[in-house]
Amino acid sequence: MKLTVKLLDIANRGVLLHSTDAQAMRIRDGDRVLVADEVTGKAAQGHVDTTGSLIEPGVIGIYRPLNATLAVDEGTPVEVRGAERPASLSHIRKKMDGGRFTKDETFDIVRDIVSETLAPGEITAYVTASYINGLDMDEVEYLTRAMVDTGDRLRFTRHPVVDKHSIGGVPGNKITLLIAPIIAASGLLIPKTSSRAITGAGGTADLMEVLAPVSFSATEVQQMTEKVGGAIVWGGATNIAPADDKIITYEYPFRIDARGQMIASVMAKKFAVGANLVVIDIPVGRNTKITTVQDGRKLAREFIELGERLGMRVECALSYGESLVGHTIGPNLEVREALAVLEGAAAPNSLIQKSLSLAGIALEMAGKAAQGQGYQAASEILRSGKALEKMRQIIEIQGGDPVVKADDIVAGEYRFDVRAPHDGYVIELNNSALVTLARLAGSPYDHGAGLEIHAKKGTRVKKGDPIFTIYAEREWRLERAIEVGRTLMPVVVEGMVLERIPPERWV
Ligand SMILES: O=P(O)(O)OC[C@H]1O[C@H](OP(=O)(O)O)[C@H](O)[C@@H]1O
Ligand SMILES: O=c1cc[nH]c(=O)[nH]1
Repeated sequence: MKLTVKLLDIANRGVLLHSTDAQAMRIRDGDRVLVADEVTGKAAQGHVDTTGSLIEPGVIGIYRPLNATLAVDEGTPVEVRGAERPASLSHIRKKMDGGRFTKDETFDIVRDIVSETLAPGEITAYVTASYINGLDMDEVEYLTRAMVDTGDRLRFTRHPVVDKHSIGGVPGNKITLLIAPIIAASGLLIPKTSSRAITGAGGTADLMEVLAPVSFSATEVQQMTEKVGGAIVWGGATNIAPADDKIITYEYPFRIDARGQMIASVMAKKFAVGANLVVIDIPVGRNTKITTVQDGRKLAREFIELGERLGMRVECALSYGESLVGHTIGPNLEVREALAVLEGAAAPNSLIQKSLSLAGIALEMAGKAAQGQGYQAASEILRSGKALEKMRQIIEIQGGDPVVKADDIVAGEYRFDVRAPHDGYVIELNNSALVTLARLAGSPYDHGAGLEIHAKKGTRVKKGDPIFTIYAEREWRLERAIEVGRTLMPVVVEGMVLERIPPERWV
């Protein structure tokens, strides 16, 4: 059917058809059409929305991303017809039925995710099928390579390039804000790309955004790293492994992180930045992604094997994931805590020890410290102020305020203290429930939202002592977090009955 173009500033890769035209072509909402400009020979596929009133019959609304390929002007006549369903859908169906992806099938899917040929529901189906039926090591390697090959890569002339990554799953895991500057201050290169929150309430990209912009091209990441030794950026903006962030977008609402996808996601980012040496943090504990040490060791072997296949040396650290890292959850609160440590604070111990241990492994791997001396070397870099100085350079080169201080960063203005219902010891702080509360309070989108934990597991409390504080930037969000928190019971003080229905009210 010949239709006339109307350009629409809508951000998905679709088109708008009048319902009478759609009916005439036997096309329904969500179907795909092929739009072709016969003069230029350019053609592009998009998903269909229909309307009875927003455009006239005979007109096709072309959304912005589709026109990036088509490059037509308003009023151009185009040929529109129903498009074939992409082969990727059959591959995804195969995984739903428990099959294995081949290398070519994986590339088809990843290419279609990057080009937005697959619709959101179809990507969700892909993620779900991979989550339920898993990927073996060959499939993970195909996925990693496909993610890298469909994006940009960094190529440094100086080596080694060092990188670290956490699989996440433990709240408050702000360690990259200490590790990256420590490694860069030692003279090594660390082009750190991070995701936003996946299952948590603040990913490293969300945190770094409090201090400086995090959206850069791959070339800019390389230039910044060459200049100051490191950068901490959002992988989703770089076109480095661009499929990764598109997939994570569909994991976020379910708070899932499909294992094979997670390994590929992490390793694709390392491979694409040209890392030679990689340290992986695997938090282990109840209510985290990896619940047993045995499974943590298995995952570590998988990371190491994939590293060998890709030519990267990988070491993993199984870390304590039963309890949050430090005392804070949510962008502003976490950044304030991390900056305070860079400025010289001697606590919190969990944050400092974990960061120094992982930075130490990287320093040993790179030969900057003798075996067994990495922790000490990292500690000296932190205590000397060199890590703070390096962090300021990283913040500045990314366009932030280099003289920002921990105290400049404030929590949301609405707050609620959750207090101990009686004397006793805190015997349970449920990671997953804490994340739920932080998300309800607005984290990570509202940077000031989150939690500050005053009494971690094992702390003795008296009746009425604050156990944690919920912060929010909007009153209604705080109210919602309080309401849900009353039923979630994220904290248990010894001596309480195991379960009370309806639950004990917060005081
Ligand atoms: O939201 P959950 O699933 O906890 O974890 C996701 C976080 O873990 C990784 O951290 P890093 O980049 O190694 O600092 C990711 O990049 C992301 O920031
Ligand atoms: O970067 C990351 C970290 C954890 N899980 C992922 O899928 N990607």
